[in-house]
Amino acid sequence: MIRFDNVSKRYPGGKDALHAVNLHMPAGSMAFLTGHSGAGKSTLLKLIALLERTTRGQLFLDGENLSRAPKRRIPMVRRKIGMIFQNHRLLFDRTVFDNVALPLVIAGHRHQEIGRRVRAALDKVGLLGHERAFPITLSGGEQQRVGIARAVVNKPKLLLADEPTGNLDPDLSRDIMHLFEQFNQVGVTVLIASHDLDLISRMPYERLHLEHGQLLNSGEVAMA
Ligand SMILES: Nc1ncnc2c1ncn2[C@@H]1O[C@H](COP(=O)(O)OP(=O)(O)OP(=O)(O)O)[C@@H](O)[C@H]1O
Repeated sequence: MIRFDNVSKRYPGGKDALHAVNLHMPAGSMAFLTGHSGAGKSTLLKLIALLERTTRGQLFLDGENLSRAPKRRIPMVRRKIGMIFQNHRLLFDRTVFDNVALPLVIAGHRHQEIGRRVRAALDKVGLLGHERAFPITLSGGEQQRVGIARAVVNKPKLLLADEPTGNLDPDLSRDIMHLFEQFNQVGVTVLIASHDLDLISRMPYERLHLEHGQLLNSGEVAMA
């Protein structure tokens, strides 16, 4: 699903944020991405989502060479990916329904289809019945679940999460990780950047560890 061949990323005026990274995640696998602040975790996820472009090396998603992908391919590539952020980036002046529906509206789905898919996504994250609520009225854990529902509403093959439990207490963090496991169990490939070593160490998934832009282990992820 994801392959990095000697990928480096240098931001303008900086040093390499990622240096010669080799990585392979087969379809349906799940892994954690760890490393100190500034190690390059977010950069690695952004390269996959084409939010940033590689400087050197080749990056493949689902067999497609993203390093060569023209700009017009970006929307199609992003449709394969659900992204989840620490601060969930919800629109606070829109209802839960509208937040989750956004990727479907952008993709031009029909009204009825949107309603059906939004309710299915909210059901998966345990928030059915909250469609009309505004995010501000929800707890931090519930807001993160809305972010996850929005990420999965398009049925992506790949979920990328950047510190998804950063603001949550241990119980809620465990629940969120369990949700990711459930998506993985139905075939979605999942890559989660996280600082929460305590939680990660209790889960049976491989850890890809970055230090100063370099991957310290082999980068070959096996199926759990
Ligand atoms: N847009 C940018 N322009 C210039 N430098 C950047 C940019 N984004 C990140 N960097 C630099 O690239 C390096 C890697 O940053 P990145 O955000 O990927 O690390 P991280 O491991 O996700 O850190 P954190 O855990 O703090 O989020 C850092 O040195 C950072 O300062």
